[in-house]
Formats: sequence, structure tokens, C-alpha cells
Amino acid sequence: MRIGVIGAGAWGTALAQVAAKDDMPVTLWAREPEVVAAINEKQENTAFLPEVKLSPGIRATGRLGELAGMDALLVVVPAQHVRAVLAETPVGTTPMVLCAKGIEARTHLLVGEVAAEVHPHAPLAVLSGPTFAKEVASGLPTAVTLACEDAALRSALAERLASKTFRPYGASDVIGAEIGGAVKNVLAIACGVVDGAGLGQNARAALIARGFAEMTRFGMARGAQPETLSGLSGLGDLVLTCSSTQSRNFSLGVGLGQGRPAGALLSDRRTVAEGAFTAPVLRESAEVQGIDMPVTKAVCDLLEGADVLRVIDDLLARPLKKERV
Ligand SMILES: NC(=O)c1ccc[n+]([C@@H]2O[C@H](COP(=O)([O-])OP(=O)(O)OC[C@H]3O[C@@H](n4cnc5c(N)ncnc54)[C@H](O)[C@@H]3O)[C@@H](O)[C@H]2O)c1
Ligand SMILES: O=P(O)(O)OC[C@H](O)CO
Repeated sequence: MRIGVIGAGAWGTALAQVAAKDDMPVTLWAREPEVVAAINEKQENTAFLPEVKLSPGIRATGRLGELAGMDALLVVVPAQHVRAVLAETPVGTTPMVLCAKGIEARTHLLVGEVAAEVHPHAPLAVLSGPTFAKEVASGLPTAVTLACEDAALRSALAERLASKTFRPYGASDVIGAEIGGAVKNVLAIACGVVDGAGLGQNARAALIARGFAEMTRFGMARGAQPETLSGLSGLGDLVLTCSSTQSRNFSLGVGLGQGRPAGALLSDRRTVAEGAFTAPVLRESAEVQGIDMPVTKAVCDLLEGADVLRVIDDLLARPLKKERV
């Protein structure tokens, strides 16, 4: 199975490394000419995944046209750019594996729904889970959800990507796998705020549990299966991203919790913190459907410049309620 990877940020590069096991050939599209040059000349993505020696099987290109004729395409550009990049990519009926985590602004569509609009004849799968790119690219053990309605395609993709240290678990619930990855980024920002504001470990654990309830409410309303949400792509990734400054979303939250303005924190970075883009869309989407998402709303308030202590006070001052999803 010839694999093409669309997007050479940290995660696209790490997935190219996974697909290039045993030095199998992989074509990796990068937007930046300097990234193409660094990968082809130094076997390193110095901009987005420094200090990882890449497999000689990986060849970078700046031309999307070179992805024509692949057997599967991994789509790893940030969620807000998926539509534009896919519109320029020769896909046809080639299966696409969606690996970005987010919801498109304006349309409220998940990445898979965007991909289906742009290339309606391509079969779709979703790869998601607790996966810091650097650990994956360095060969540390990792497990992911690989969701696809077509069982034969799911097995073929899992076999192609699996290795001693990369273990895909199959699922058919594509929507559930996507929602877990998108929502956990927003909740990771909230957990970073708890850390940055010095609110303690009890508060962080409470936020993970109540955040998971929020993810479950939203996911069930969109047709996700509860077991997907409590699996690797939901709870698994939530726990990872809510616990480590390796997470860009968590780090953004730490800055917000320290009272630093969102604009400055976001303009300082070349890498993507998807939760900052997903949060307002998630809030809108939840409001339209009448789903209570107080943590998501609090993250939106902070991103819009609200005072951190006031936002925390407001969250804690809500009426007491039953513990349920
Ligand atoms: N980094 C991780 O550990 C990790 C793990 C799992 C999933 N993801 C997800 O993968 C997706 C990609 O994240 P990443 O970490 O690889 O990116 P990154 O933060 O390392 O790099 C930013 C990427 O955005 C691209 N970009 C910037 N502007 C663009 C534009 N206008 N059009 C197209 N592309 C543009 C850059 O070329 C670069 O590839 C995100 O949805 C992220 O949530 C990341
Ligand atoms: O660095 P983050 O917050 O984008 O998280 C990266 C991955 O999604 C972790 O699974």
C-alpha cells in the first residue's frame, strides 16, 4: 500500500515515519519549501519535529500533484486548512485517513465531513488517540483508534501502519473518534488554566472528569458511541493532553491561567493549538443543540479576554447539581 501524507507539521512527519517502517517509501507533502529541503537533504524536519532522524524512505515534496496514484492518503493539515488543501489534492477514490483534530469554523463540520464534501467518492477513516508526535516518531509505544466503517479497508490500513511500537485498535464509529480528538483539545486548554492559575491537582482531576461528561454529552448528541468516547481517541487522549506541558493546548491554557492575553500567546507560536479554534465553534454548536458545556464556554471567555479569576469564580458559583452525564 503506497502511502502519501498531506501536511508536514509535527504529526504529519511522525506519521510519515510510522508509515516508512522498514524504509518503505512514503511521499510527504509540506507547505514550506524549507521543510521540503530539510527533510530531503538532512532527513530531519527542523522546523516542526527537530532532533528526530527520519527514515530514508520518506521523500518530501511541495507539489500536491505528486500524491496522485497513492493507495491511501493521511490528511494531517490543521483542521481549518483541510478544505483548502484537499481542494488542490488529486484524491478521486483514494481512501483518506483523517488525522487532524478539530471542527471547521463557520460550517461546524468535523474534518471527515469536510473531506466528504470535497471528495465525495473517497472512502474515509479516522486515526486518533493519545499521540505526542515526538514520542511516536522516536519509536516509543503508542496505541490509537483507527475508525472506518469498511472493515476490509480498516484491517488493511491497520496492518500497513502497525509496528512493534504503534498499535492501532479498530473501530467503526468515525464520528465518535473525531469528536473525542476535537473536544479534548478545548478541555486541555482548561486544564492548563488550572495549572497556570495554581488551582491544584484536585481541581485538575475534577475538570478532567467533568470535561469528559461534557465530551460525552456533545458526542452522544452527534451520534457517537459511548465506548468510543471512553476509548483511546476520547478519554485516553483527554488524560494525556490534560496532564503535560508537551501539549500545545495545555501550554496555551497555562499562559491564560497566568493572566497572559490570548492574542499574544497565539501570535507567539508557529505550531497549532487546535483547541483555540475549536472552542468557539463547539460553544456555538452546543448552544444550537441545547447542550450544556460550561467548561467549553469558560475557555471561550478566556480566549476572548475575560479575567481568569472571574471565569473560575463563575464556574464554581453555578447551582449544585447531580453528578451525571
Ligand atoms: N503534534 C502532535 O503531537 C499531534 C498529534 C496528534 C494530532 N495532531 C493534530 O494534527 C494536526 C496537525 O498538527 P501538527 O502538530 O502536525 O502541526 P504543527 O503545529 O506541528 O505545524 C503547523 C502545521 O500547520 C501547517 N499550516 C500552517 N498554515 C497553513 C495553511 N494556511 N494551510 C495549510 N497548512 C498550514 C504548517 O505547514 C504545519 O504543517 C492538528 O489537527 C493536530 O491537532 C497533532
Ligand atoms: O499538543 P497538542 O495539545 O496539540 O496535543 C497533541 C496530540 O493531540 C496529543 O494526542
